[in-house]
Amino acid sequence: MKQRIYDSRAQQVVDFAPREPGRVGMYVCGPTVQSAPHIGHLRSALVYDQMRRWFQATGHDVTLIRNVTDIDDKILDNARIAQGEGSSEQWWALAYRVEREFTAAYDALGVLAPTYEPRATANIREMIELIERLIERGHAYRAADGTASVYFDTASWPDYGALTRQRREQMEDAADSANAREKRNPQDFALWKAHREHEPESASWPSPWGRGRPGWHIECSAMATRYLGAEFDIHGGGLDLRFPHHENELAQSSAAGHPFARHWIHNGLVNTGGQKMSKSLGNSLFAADLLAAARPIVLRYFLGSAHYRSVLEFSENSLAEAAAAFERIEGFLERAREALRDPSLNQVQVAEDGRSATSSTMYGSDTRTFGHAEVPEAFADAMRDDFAIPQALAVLHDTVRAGNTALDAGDDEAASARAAEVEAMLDVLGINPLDPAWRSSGDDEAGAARAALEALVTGFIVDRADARKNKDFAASDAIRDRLLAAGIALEDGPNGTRWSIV
Ligand SMILES: Nc1ncnc2c1ncn2[C@@H]1O[C@H](COP(=O)(O)OP(=O)(O)OP(=O)(O)O)[C@@H](O)[C@H]1O
Ligand SMILES: [Zn+2]
Repeated sequence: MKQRIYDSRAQQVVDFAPREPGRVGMYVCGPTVQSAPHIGHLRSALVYDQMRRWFQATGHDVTLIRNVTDIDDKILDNARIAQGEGSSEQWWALAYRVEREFTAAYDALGVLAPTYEPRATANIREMIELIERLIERGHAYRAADGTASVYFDTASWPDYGALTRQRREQMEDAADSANAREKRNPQDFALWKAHREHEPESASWPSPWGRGRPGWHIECSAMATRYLGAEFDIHGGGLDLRFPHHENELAQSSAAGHPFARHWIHNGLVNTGGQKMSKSLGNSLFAADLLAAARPIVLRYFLGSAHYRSVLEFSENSLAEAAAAFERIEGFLERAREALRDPSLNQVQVAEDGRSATSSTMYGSDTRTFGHAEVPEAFADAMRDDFAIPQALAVLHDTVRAGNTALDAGDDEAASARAAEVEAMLDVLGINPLDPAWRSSGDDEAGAARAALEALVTGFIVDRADARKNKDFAASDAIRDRLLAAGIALEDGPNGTRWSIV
């Protein structure tokens, strides 16, 4: 089966073949860093992380660009409002602080860092060049009143509306103009915004038209082209960005002569109480609060469990259901680990000098716990079918059930094969609880406790070997008894001392 994706522009599921075999170029609209991330923002980043991981798992070299919009009306407004209330924070400090909050939330959720994360303020030259090109080609004009503002001339581009299949005359007016008289048509949108008296100097850049700053839409066109070229495979973002943001990106990039994105994809929104979760609506569940209240890996499972195009309705109930489902998977892995425990594990070898010990444990290794397996074909088919994660998860849960049945029957071979498949699927989805990435995030408390136990027991075994070397058998027996009293048995063998919980 070929990879298929729903192309928002074609409004249907189409075959996906990258421009260059084996390489996928993706641009995803990142956040406007104006205030703390909510879980809608996390879902958006997460669905593209899932796609990226899948493309990588199927042998593609993925370049994922996700921008940071760090100059925008809302950032300037928020800084100004806070300053009015006594804050000394500058707009750029606010943007950077919020950017770090986004990064921390992405990291906590296991969203891999994009290949590159360009900031709008670091790409002003590319934006100016693109605007110059549009003026030269007759698709942009300077504001009628002689300010430095520049607008896209929607009437000059017959394809305006191609992405959302709208006729220009029926479209909403662009919301970004301070002065309607500057524009030829109400749909024309700002490419360059003239510096205004009340705005800080630091929020403006020189341009051929005078000091100012870029409009939001031109930022993404310029950054996508700079890092992915004039034509690339996939452009993504939340469904709320289809119009006007993506419509405008498409118009200005095509009018500049760039083929631009071959496919457009849009993630569904996170709603709460039937409404889009949004900063402006004040109904946001902040990422940091939820990450503190729920296990991050469970939150990732939850936010990534719906089809990426569907609405995800957030409620305490749906999160609790997701937690229960995820714990069934974890429960199986734990059970399998106990049943299929490798006898070479928990073995401590004390070196001749008595000062160093090597212990072979499950921790600190980056190989899979249950060995390598391919994901089941039905799972791969689901992922190839426009990333049908709910179907892929159904295969995962079926495999967990089959694994449990094998364990019940004492069929170690089948149980081990199922466990390896489960782990392979979890790795693709980025939710393998045995992956060291989750342990180091402090998410897996049980894992951290086990690692601590291993360190302590290894220390006792080294001390005991030392005592025996010095023929202090009373001391070595005391150590053994102390461990036994704590429920830990030692067994000496040719490869060292093996310990187990009795
Ligand atoms: N509720 C949501 N559910 C899913 N994705 C969302 C949601 N809100 C924003 N996004 C997506 O997150 C990414 C970054 O969003 P951006 O900072 O532009 O948010 P925004 O739409 O301004 O947010 P808000 O509406 O909260 O002000 C975009 O791709 C956007 O579509
Ligand atoms: Zn964008």
